[in-house]
Amino acid sequence: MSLLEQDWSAEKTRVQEVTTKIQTKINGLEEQIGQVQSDVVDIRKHYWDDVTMDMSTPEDAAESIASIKQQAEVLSERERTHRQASAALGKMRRLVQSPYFGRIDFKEKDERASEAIYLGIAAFLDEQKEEYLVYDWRAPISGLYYDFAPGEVAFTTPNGLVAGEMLLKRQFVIRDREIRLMFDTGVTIGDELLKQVLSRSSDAQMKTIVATIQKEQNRIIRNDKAQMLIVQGVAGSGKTSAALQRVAYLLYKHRDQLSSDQMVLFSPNPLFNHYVSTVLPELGEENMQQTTYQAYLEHRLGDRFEVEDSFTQLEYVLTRGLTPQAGEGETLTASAEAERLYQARLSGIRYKSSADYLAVIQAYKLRLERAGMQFNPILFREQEVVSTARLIERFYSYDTAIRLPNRLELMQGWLLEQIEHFAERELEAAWVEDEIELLGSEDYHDAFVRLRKNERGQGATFDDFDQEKILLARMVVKEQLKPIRAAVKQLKFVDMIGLYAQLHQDRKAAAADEDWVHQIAAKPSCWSSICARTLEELAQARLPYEDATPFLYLMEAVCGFQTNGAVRHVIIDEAQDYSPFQLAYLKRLFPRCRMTALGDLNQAIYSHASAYSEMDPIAALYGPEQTEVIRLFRSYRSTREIVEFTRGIVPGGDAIEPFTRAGAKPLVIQASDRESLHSLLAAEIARLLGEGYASIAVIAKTASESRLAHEALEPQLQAPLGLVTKHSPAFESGVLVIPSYLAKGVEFDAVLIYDGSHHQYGHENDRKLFYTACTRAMHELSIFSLGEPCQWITNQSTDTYEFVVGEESEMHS
Ligand SMILES: Nc1ncnc2c1ncn2[C@@H]1O[C@H](COP(=O)(O)OP(=O)(O)OP(=O)(O)O)[C@@H](O)[C@H]1O
Repeated sequence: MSLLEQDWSAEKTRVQEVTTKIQTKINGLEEQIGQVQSDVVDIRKHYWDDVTMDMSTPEDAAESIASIKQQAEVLSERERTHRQASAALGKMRRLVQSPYFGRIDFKEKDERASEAIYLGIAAFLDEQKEEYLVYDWRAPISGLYYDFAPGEVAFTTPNGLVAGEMLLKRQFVIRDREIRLMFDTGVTIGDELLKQVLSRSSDAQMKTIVATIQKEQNRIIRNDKAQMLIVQGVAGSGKTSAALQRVAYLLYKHRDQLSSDQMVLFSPNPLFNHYVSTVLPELGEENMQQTTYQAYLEHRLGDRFEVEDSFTQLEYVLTRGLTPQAGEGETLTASAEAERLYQARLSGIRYKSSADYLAVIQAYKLRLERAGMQFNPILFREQEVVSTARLIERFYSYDTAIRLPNRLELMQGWLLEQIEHFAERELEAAWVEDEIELLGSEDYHDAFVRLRKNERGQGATFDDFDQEKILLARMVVKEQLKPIRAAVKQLKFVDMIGLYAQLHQDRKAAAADEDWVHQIAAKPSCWSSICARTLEELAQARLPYEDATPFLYLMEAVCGFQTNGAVRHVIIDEAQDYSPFQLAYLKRLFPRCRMTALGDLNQAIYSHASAYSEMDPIAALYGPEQTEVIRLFRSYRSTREIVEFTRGIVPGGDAIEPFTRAGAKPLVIQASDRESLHSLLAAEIARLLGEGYASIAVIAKTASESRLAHEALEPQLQAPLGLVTKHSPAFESGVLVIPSYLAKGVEFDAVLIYDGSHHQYGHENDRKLFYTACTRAMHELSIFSLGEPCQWITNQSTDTYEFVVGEESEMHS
């Protein structure tokens, strides 16, 4: 037998041995769980049988309580055992099919023998021999597998550095308890295996990458030092994947102090939340909390406003506010005016997301400490309980050194007193008598009982007619004033909308104030248009997306910052889409957390300032001492041909390295009219389905273009055609139409760009959106163009794509 054959045979035998032992463990756990389950049922059923209840003397009562407590403890111990055994069983069931994916032979310095370390998604201990048959991929020693080639190596344990030599590094693909592939590898984790993994069809849900984590990704996963870890990685470089394995790693490493509900992932949209939701459970961990920034805004502001979402804003920007081109029935002046308003909104979006605007709000807050607060009067039945003027007077009567939120707290106490006085005055009011008469007999009886209880010991009797009337009046008034008291407790007397509006109103008044003048300097030239629009929206109880974070920040600066100290780790995916303002807000919201921000400036699709811009405001958030930046240049998602094409779309794209997986060059297909565009698309979809691709996406620029594409294509296809909107809860496999901005972060086997023409993507602003859309393709990319293709295609070397004029292609098909 050759060495290779010997190795194969030894490894095959080992897999059989290990899986048999795992199976034995599974059987044992199943038995244990069955037993515990019946114990639990039994204890619940006979809970009271074993408890002796005797309350006759204090001693007996104490004994009875102790006996109940003891029963409860037995029950909770059994339930805990059940939970633990079930979790272990889940892990073993996953492990038994594919117990490990890697092996390293490590000889510690000064030791004579080497040890074979097998790595899997969970550890498996041979309890009899006290030997690990499988190590968890997150164990300290497992780091060697990802970081080193055979040779001199070292790894860190809680007890210090362990040095030695790696004699072998081997990879396996084991499915259904059988070795399907096995090979020894060098520096990187076998390109061959990675090629295989990446050649697979995409899925509606993301997969774990533990078997093929690359060295640079491992730096992200195991980074435990930085308060702020910034990952700047090109499209498809594994940012999201690395972040999810990082969560699993941190949960493992800090399992005594950290739980999954102390980690939060901010996703670009709810669809993405669903897309990544299976990775951690696949690794045997519970999912962390997942949310979107929009959901948070809704949660905080949804009761005051209709808060515009980022996609509606983006749709406005991309469709130029649905402004019709100047044409029949429309004068040029009207069109110019529409364009002016559009440009004004764009500059408002940019300005309101900038650090300059954050500074304006901070200065505004300082100014409010001295003047300018706005209050809602406290009203009851159209009477003023406390007028705005009194509120203002009271607020500014406090020492100016007292912070705004503290002054409001003092105001709260004072207002509750004022409401008490008011209540006393109202006891005799006519409406109170009317209300008393309206009380039903049940209310009356309830009142009687409550009053008896409340007034007990105070000498009052309900028989006394006057007393009775006063007591009932007091009860009625108290009940009616409840909502007002609640509103005071929630600081609703602060006129937040008025305060935010004022920021857009009193430019002159503000200019008289010196701190302010300094800040106003940065305001855009069309500020008055921006103000007019903002005021109009506020008057309709609508909050544009660009105003949502500033509004929230102002609200908190005035009323007190809400913080969440329980969250220890925040992961922000697609961080380039956050403005510096939003990130500053998140930092404040989670004061005790470490942050991992993952982004790619080339995919910054919003018009607002990006936290990943040149000046890297994100790096300034925690300061250089606490910040670490890791850059990823290798793109794993797409074939080499697709990456060679897509990297030409963005400036500096040369730095993007394709992974060596071959495929067809992207196709650029030009159509002369919409009808032929649709039949060309339908033919291409049919071809791709014929190739056996499971997920095919027609990516349109906007939601309105998606609807148009869906309507036109659906009747022409044999297969069902899905339409993804911002309300879709999840991705389905198959063929679908999706707006570019909702395709962020996800991938498809084949991507068809609905219309990559100059008309659609010709602006510099469209470049990143176009890049983002094209980089969603794993295996095939076809760009259709109604008329002349955009310059992001034509500026490139013609070697990078195949150009076909539509009619020709139709002939071929
Ligand atoms: N080490 C790896 N092993 C196997 N697959 C990998 C690895 N790294 C990345 N991939 C695959 O590459 C694809 C892209 O990964 P991912 O979505 O994490 O990248 P990203 O940087 O977040 O992309 P984008 O910014 O374009 O959304 C996924 O299919 C992922 O499974």
